Amino acid sequence: MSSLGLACCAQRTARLARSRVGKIVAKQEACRRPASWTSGHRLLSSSSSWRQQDKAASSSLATLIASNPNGSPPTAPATQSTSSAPVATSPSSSTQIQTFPRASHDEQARKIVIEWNDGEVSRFHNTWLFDHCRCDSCFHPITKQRRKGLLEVPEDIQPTSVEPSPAGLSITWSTPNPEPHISFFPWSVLHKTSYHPILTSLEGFTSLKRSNNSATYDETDSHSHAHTHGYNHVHVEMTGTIKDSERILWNASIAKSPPTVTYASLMGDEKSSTQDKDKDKEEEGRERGMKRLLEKVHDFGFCFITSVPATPEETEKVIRKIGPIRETHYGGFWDFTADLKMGDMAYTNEGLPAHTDNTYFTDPSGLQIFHMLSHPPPGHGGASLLVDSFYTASILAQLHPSAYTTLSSTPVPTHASGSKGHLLKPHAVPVFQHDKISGELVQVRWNNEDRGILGGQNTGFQTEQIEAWYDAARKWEEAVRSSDSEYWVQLKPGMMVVIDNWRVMHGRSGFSGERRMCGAYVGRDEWRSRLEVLRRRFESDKGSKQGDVPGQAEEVEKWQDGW
Ligand SMILES: C[N+](C)(C)CCCC[C@H](N)C(=O)O
Ligand SMILES: O=C(O)CCC(=O)C(=O)O
Repeated sequence: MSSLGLACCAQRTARLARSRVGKIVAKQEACRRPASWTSGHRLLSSSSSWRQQDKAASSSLATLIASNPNGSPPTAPATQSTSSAPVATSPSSSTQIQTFPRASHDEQARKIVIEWNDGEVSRFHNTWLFDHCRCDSCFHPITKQRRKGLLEVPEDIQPTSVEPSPAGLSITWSTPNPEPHISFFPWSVLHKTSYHPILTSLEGFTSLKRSNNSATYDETDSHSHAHTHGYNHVHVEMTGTIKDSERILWNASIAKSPPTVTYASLMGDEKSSTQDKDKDKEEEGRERGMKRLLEKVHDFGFCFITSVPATPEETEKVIRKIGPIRETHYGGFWDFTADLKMGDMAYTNEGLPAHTDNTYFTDPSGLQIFHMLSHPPPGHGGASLLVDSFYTASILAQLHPSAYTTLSSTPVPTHASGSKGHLLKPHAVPVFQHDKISGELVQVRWNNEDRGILGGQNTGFQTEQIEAWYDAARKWEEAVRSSDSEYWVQLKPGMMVVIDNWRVMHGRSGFSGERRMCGAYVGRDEWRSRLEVLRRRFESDKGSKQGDVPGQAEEVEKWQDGW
């Protein structure tokens, strides 16, 4: 990631705190239409079944148009092949109205060409389409895994027919096998995956696409245009916030009304109902409660759970409802106090500055979950600290963009060497991690206690790099330790806290006396999967699914996963 390109990350992250609505409109040079493109023609349909399809088609297309920023009323005439070799297309007659995109095969270019309702033209390589086929022999219907290797995608693969229909495009391939090999692509999938040009507006905040081409950031005009040179020729006009749904950045004022759910909303009273139908209703209620918890963790980076029975057993039950517990050298479910049972300062009564856990793992845990079980008088102290590192990073990016860039590009060695039998030392990576495609900030890895040695053979940094890093890190620490960023809260027995360890830093003040904490880690991918499944379960209740065309909903369903 070039440093200049990273400067854009800084600028974009800076706007993270200011931006309102996210919409990225990526435009590429208009695609050349195939020279032999024949003018389409409208077909009228009289058959009743076609009318039904037509209605369904227009509803699925309505979705497509809605997702197409320039959506205009469907004008798609029937397909016409542009190749010299006759390629069968949908039966055209002068009595049919076609209300879906037209498609044809450009044999010379070995591409399938699609004209959308707004006149945009997409060009897909035959090989890309064949590689992405989701017929049962190419894509396992249960495991949702690709079943053919790349060498089974002939570079000269050609279609024998290109058949648009209301819900999508069927392509029959010319293969040596006797039985036909047919691929089906819903229009919504082709629209979303179109790469020549990119069509679907990329909702939300993003930086420039990262490549080794430098990206110049043009601050001159108010639209914060940024131009990449080379990679993808993408002209990105950023007006927005993080796509990853509506993240809510916060500072110390979150203390007024921190995100909170109740234990009962997650666990209900499993013994209450006796009738099966009531049991189902209860289960659904608990799952809706779990969705609320994880939506808050997603949006705020943490959430309290109140009225939890103050036992390790109940705490563990709640955690296992969220997802599988991550086993580490600290164990799985931990119940700890200041006894140095493990070689880490968490097992002392010292104060711990704001940090994220597991910076000594290549893949830091996704959730850090705590429940204070007891801290009886005369013991005191041990208050908990939370800091929204995405908020703090957005401030740093605004005030000190070069510091943001340094922390986004300088790899920092980390380690965990205090526990007998464990010497953890991952490949060094920078403090700020960005999504490799959207450029958005997705992870902060900050733990000053577990930082390794900068310099010499360990990193090969020269003086300038060392000085730049310390200067940037100091600015970061000042921002983190500001009264604006720090949210101090005294946990009590019965009050769990679920923390997104990729975003929210935690710490504590020093303490005296017997202080007992329990909790566990859950993996990043596991908790986000749990949330996505809940979203799909409870949001798919609304309205019909995309592509509800008689007999093709199953085909469209195949494309729901595996992105
Ligand atoms: C397991 N338990 C949470 C009790 C302690 C883990 C120690 C965390 C370590 N200091 C880090 O920053 O990753
Ligand atoms: O004891 C606490 O409140 C927090 C300990 C901690 O920071 C950790 O275990 O990572």
